[in-house]
Amino acid sequence: MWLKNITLLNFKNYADASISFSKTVNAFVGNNGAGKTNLLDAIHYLCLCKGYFNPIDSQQIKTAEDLFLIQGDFDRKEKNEKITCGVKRNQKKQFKRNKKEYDKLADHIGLFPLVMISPYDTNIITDGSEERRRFMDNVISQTDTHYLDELILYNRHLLNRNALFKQIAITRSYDPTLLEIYNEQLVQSGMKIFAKRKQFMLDFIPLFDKYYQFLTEDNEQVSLQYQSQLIDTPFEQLLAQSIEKDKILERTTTGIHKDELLFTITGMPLKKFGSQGQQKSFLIALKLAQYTYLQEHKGFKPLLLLDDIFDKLDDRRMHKLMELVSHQDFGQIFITDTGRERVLALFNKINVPVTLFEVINGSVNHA
Ligand SMILES: Nc1ncnc2c1ncn2[C@@H]1O[C@H](COP(=O)(O)OP(=O)(O)OP(=O)(O)O)[C@@H](O)[C@H]1O
Repeated sequence: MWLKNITLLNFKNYADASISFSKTVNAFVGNNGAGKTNLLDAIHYLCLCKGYFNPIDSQQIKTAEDLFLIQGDFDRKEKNEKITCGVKRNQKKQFKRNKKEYDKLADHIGLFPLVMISPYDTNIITDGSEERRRFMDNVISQTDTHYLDELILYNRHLLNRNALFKQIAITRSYDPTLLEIYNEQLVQSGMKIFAKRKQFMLDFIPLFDKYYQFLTEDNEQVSLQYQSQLIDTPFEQLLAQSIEKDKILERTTTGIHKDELLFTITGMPLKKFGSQGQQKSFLIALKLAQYTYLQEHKGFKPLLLLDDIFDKLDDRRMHKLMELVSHQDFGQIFITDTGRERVLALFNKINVPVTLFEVINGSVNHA
């Protein structure tokens, strides 16, 4: 799959822009704040119905304007697909595929798979477990249309069960049948999510290992591990065991909402013991594994967006990465960088043609 062109109207710092892309490597170069990342974000929006960096739609509209429009033509399985997205302040966003509006946005997710690698991804390592679950959930949702629905259902059951514990704290009594129903609902959907996450991690971890070893030439021992309370104990049993604790804390303290991805380097937590470059390499390996996982499940190549990728990677890793994504199984690529000469020199060295776009204060020129 590849994106042939994009048109923006009042999107972030772009008043009006139309760009035609190359099927292989596209690089946006320009000064800080020029609007390079905004272009990647517009592509992300078209593919996944939201910005990568900021979930609030109205903040993507150009200051002092009332609406933004993004339109793009994709080549997907050798068919042209026109995707249009419009957001007006205080109104529901509109998303159309070949002029037909979607009934629900979730139907669009996964049709145009995409992987973004950005400096902001460090929160996957540094923030709480929620970020790591979000990463895992995002990948699975792009390949499994029922997964997102199941997650929504689980969270609804969790809210109900938590509300019951808050009620118990006030009234000091409860209806055991109601708790039994809530437990059953939670177990049913929790087990489905657990099975999908477990299978996903089985497929995903070898891909991750392969990319990390490639990038670092086997020099560093890292590991990625899926942790869930459900691995050792059936969910019903966990709920029964934690009932007194749940009553005291007035919420459900066990379940798949406590799942974690454990990142280590030479047996120690990556967050505390990994250098910035090692953390970045870890994140890149995670994202490249995501790319391959999506490709294997979709049967075609996702888009790969690399935002400010060269920062913090040493020359050797940078060359290895660019050689990998340009020569092997990766399709259309979008890169941002402040250094025009650096991009040209790098791709020249690995003998890969690159289509360069110069970005200056919200306007783009084919360089
Ligand atoms: N809703 C908006 N309306 C107008 N301008 C916006 C809006 N949102 C962001 N911007 C502007 O977009 C610019 C940032 O663009 P972007 O993040 O794409 O820069 P960049 O070229 O990637 O820079 P860097 O090299 O620093 O990463 C800022 O000047 C910011 O003020």
